[in-house]
Amino acid sequence: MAFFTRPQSANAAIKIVRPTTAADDDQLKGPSRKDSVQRQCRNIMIYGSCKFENKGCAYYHPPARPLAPDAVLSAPRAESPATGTSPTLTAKAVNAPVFVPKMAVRIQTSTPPPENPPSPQLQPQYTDDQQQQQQEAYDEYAVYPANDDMNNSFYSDAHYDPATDQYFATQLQPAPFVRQPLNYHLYSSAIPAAFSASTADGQFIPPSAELRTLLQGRSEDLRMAPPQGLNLPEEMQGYHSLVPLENLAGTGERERRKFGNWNSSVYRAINSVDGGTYCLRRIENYRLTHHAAFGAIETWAAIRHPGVVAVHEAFTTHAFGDSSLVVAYAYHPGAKTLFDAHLKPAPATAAPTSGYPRQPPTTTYTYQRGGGVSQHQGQQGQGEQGQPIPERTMWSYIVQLAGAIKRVHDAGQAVRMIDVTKVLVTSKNRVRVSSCGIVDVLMYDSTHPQSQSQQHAQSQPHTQDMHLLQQEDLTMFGRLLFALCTGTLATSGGGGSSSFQKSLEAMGRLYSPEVKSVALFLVNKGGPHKSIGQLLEIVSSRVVGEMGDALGAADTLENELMGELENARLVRLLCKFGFINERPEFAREPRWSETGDRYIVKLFRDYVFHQVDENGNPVVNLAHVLTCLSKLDAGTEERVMLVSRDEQSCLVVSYTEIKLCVESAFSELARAGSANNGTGGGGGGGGYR
Ligand SMILES: Nc1ncnc2c1ncn2[C@@H]1O[C@H](COP(=O)(O)OP(=O)(O)OP(=O)(O)O)[C@@H](O)[C@H]1O
Repeated sequence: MAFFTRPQSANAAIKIVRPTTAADDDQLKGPSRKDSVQRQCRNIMIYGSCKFENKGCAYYHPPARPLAPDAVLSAPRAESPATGTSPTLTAKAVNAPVFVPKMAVRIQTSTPPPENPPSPQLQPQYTDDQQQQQQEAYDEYAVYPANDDMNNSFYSDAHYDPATDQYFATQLQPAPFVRQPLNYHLYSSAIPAAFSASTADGQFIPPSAELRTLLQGRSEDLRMAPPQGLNLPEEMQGYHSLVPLENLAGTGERERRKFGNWNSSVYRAINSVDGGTYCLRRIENYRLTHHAAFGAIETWAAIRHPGVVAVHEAFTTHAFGDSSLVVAYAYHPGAKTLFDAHLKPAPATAAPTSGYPRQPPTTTYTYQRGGGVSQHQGQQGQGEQGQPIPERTMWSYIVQLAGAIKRVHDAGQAVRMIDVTKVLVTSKNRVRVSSCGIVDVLMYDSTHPQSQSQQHAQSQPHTQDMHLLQQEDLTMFGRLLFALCTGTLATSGGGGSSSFQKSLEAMGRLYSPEVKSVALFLVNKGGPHKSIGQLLEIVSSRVVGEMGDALGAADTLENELMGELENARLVRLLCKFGFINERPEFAREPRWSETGDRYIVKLFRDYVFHQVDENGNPVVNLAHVLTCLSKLDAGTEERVMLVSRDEQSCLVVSYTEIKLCVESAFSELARAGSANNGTGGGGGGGGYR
């Protein structure tokens, strides 16, 4: 079998053809199969002798010839027309693998086992010298006409039954072509389901099927083409394909989105430098008076936290026809504000959208779109408004936002925008503070009197001011909790008023006293020493619980990823097949893809994809394809019978050998590709491995 895997020379095609019709071959060919009395005994062809020769074997037995002791790795070959010698097999050829016909196999127990059962040896990795030696041996073989009978000799312990014109496996050997169905399927489970949480509904990760739907939706969101006629800049500071993320059509000045006192709009855009998708928040009619105002953006750009939407950069632009400030943030496909998720009244009828339909109306992402965990269908904006947020979710929000605020405060900054319209729900029970840094730029002039700016060009407010801003963050956080717990913005923590009492009562009815005390801690004036660290101490037991859930989510995702690993392996293999199979010409050889190692690859491709059933109908069995490709990628020792298209000959090769054939052919192509374009193998070589 070794000769199937060694590098091929141009004339080293593996010939699997019917024998020649030369008169010299008559003795070899013998009569047709039906006339099998004169047919040469296959044991002679395979083993050089037949121990049943004198025990009733009905086949033709030519005079025995000893096997060469130093038999080289070579293919069995037909009698040389030049010498007229009878065909012999080398010692290694005796290792030809067992053939068991796939169809109509009948175990014939009466036939004794062969003396030298095939040993399933793995094809070794050859050194250059070894390859050279084998190439010589192989080229020597190539000058001989291949013989149908010889190729059939690979059916090493199969016997021909003249009555039925079929081959049968011999004796009671364990079936050599044992399929070991791998547990590979489309979405394979890497660990047993009993230990896998992928079917369970985790706090942060939905069940596997829902997760796929969610990710598919995000992918669509990212790739959705911008609609025409939006009258937006085509390109702006390296960003293009702008798409508004909110309904701007028909909105007059009255309805324009506000960011404090500023009109603002939000866009999705592609960055032409890194190809990434970003969220651009534009503040209209902004005039930059001091460049130092952008200093805060630098600080924010260095802050990375899972609870903060990452700040990328800021710039001013006239591309919109005015002087606008634009801050670029990480884009979270399908994100929704806390207000939209939980507080916004559901519209009676589906609101018309302008420009960019964020999601197809029928998409099901309840936990993301509507804030709950149950499934439903609906337009963006519809959700579980009116339904109280589960306490478990509320604690997730509290811990995540507290962690985000802590990170920002530790960096010497204040969030300054903790609001239900600025905190995004980006995934199941996952929240992030968005729009960070923008207030720092907008308020720069008020926190830095002109004289001070000119003298010191400070980008940060005074330390004492920053402390106050951080205290204000806590109060805003408390108000946000009140809003979420009561489901309305009207009573978000106006201490002392009757509405505040009402909201406290409502909170008490729906949530545990612990939630209430956290909200009160945040909105109450707690003196100059109140800090986010104190809050985290108060909720420490909840933090531990959240951490457990987060680690569980990471495990679940790892498990999901394991199931996807094979996809990459198989796609790489299929790409290699695509490069090799049916290639019209390579190395000035028009039949390159049909000869040598490539012929094995071609036959294997047929075996995997082009099988037909007994009625000639295509076998479209994805499991068969995945199993074969996975075994090929792993290079297992299992052997497979490849049949030529005319069904006249077949080869039995192991997956290890086919893998080497694929690798060798692909390396040949990759080498030529990299040599031609001077990339040193990057494009066609290592990059695909
Ligand atoms: N980083 C982001 N990634 C993805 N989507 C975002 C991002 N930031 C904002 N969005 C989306 O853009 C839309 C508009 O955001 P915006 O902050 O203007 O919310 P809003 O509810 O319209 O608030 P306001 O009324 O203050 O303008 C929202 O649907 C929000 O989900």
